[in-house]
Amino acid sequence: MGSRNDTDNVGTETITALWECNTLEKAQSLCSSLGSAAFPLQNFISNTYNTSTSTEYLDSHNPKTGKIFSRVPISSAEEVDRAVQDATEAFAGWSKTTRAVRSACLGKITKLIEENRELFAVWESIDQGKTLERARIEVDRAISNFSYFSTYILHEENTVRMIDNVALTYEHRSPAGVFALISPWNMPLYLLTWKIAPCIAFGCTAVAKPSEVTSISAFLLTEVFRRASLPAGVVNMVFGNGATTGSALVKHDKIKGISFTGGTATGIQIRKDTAHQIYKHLSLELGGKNPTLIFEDVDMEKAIATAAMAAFENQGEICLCGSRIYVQKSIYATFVTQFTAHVAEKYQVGQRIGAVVSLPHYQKIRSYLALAEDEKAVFELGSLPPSTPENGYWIAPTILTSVSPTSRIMTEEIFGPVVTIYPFEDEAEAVSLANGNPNGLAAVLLTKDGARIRRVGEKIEAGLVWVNCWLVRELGTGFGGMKNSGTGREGGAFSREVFTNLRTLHVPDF
Ligand SMILES: NC(=O)C1=CN([C@@H]2O[C@H](COP(=O)(O)OP(=O)(O)OC[C@H]3O[C@@H](n4cnc5c(N)ncnc54)[C@H](O)[C@@H]3O)[C@@H](O)[C@H]2O)C=CC1
Ligand SMILES: O=C(O)/C=C/C=C(\O)C(=O)O
Repeated sequence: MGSRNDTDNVGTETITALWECNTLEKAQSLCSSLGSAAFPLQNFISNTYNTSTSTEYLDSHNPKTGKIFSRVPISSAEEVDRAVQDATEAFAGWSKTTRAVRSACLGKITKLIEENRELFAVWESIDQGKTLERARIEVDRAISNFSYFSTYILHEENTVRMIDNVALTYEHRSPAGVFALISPWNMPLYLLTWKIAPCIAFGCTAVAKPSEVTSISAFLLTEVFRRASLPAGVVNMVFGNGATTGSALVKHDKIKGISFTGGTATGIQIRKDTAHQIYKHLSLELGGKNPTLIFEDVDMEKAIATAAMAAFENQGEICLCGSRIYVQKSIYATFVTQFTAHVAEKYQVGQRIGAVVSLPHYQKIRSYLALAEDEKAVFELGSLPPSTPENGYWIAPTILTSVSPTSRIMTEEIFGPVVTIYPFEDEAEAVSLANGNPNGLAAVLLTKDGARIRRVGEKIEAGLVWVNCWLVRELGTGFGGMKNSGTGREGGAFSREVFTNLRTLHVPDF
């Protein structure tokens, strides 16, 4: 097992090589020159690249070619412990810094990502499979995550009350401690920074673990922290899988809170693993199987564009995607025809549709499409992709009808470019279909009827309801799910709840 002195220059060399490629052409040419070699990543602990020499590595592939792209260390419990210890030491200082100091630090990080926007977008697109255009949108959101919290902390307010002119009560908040920040592979930089930014803004320190499937943008982010002179140990990045690295991290007794985004099964495991550690703050944002409800009064063209975007953006690999479309019977047939034509024209593979993230994920999506064939669903668009993909993990947008509402296709999260369309009679049936799923993350409601917006919108069991739009975000609003889609909310003051401890002081007259 490596010691604290086993730093080598592998991490620095990899960063330098990646950092020089800030255009798609340069990055692709670097990838081609690698042959069967791959970029080795290293943990970033106390601002130093450092991974034990005995560590095993995972191969991570470029989804658009299927070729090996990076080697991701599976950090052991000892490596995780080292990161947590350093984050704990750093917490002593960072938690006492002023808001102005933390705000300035986040400001520097914002600026550095802004200056390297294309670099991040290019590598995110290569690592995750998403289109470059989509990657740029997500880098912009990473920038907003830091800029939003850099100013939020300067303006936050605490409640002060006077009781009968004799006692003053006031809220006093302190940073909660070292956090485990665990993110998934679908929007790697966007979701990891959605956790790191509030964590350090509110005075906590972090041990972050990106998905082992998409670790590159997290690795590049470490260079931003170094260049921004973020004090050592404030953000530590450990790489690895869930079973070894993630599990050791969430169970560590010095971890005071966990912000996790990922699959529901993993969320359940994390709750079990930490059930005895009552002190841990838990924020879990889990899976969705989100409904899009389309009423007969809609402007058809706009409704089609919104429903298509909600279904197929980022290849359907967003937990907020509307993968169950329900359409009022009177317009059902017209909708199916026009929606299919729209998607066929606007969501072409290799243009607006990228590759899905990995071979196992390709096989997962394919298994649902095989089930659709077995169950005699109608493929309005798309077909069963080959069992062994040859040049990358490409799946065309697929629109299914004649699927039973109880089929696994309509009840389980597929997380790919697959959508079902199903008719409903009236509002009551629409609400019942929408709510007939154990998840409750998001929903889209498409109607021009103002009264219906409230009548239906307020009955939908979802943490986020988008009316005549999708994925419109304001970072101060509560973000998270109901039912099996998670625990807690993040965003603005909700993130403050996650990352701080609250004590209420009662001070009588004296
Ligand atoms: N935001 C969302 O709602 C997401 C949902 N998913 C869903 O989950 C399915 C499985 O995808 P996965 O990549 O396997 O997601 P996952 O939930 O296994 O991975 C998410 C993160 O959790 C980590 N992790 C896994 N097991 C852990 C454990 N026991 N303790 C701590 N950390 C752990 C992973 O290394 C990764 O960083 C997908 O097919 C999709 O349906 C996947 C990604 C995001
Ligand atoms: O915060 C957002 O705007 C989007 C979040 C998306 C996810 O959490 C996800 O797809 O996993």
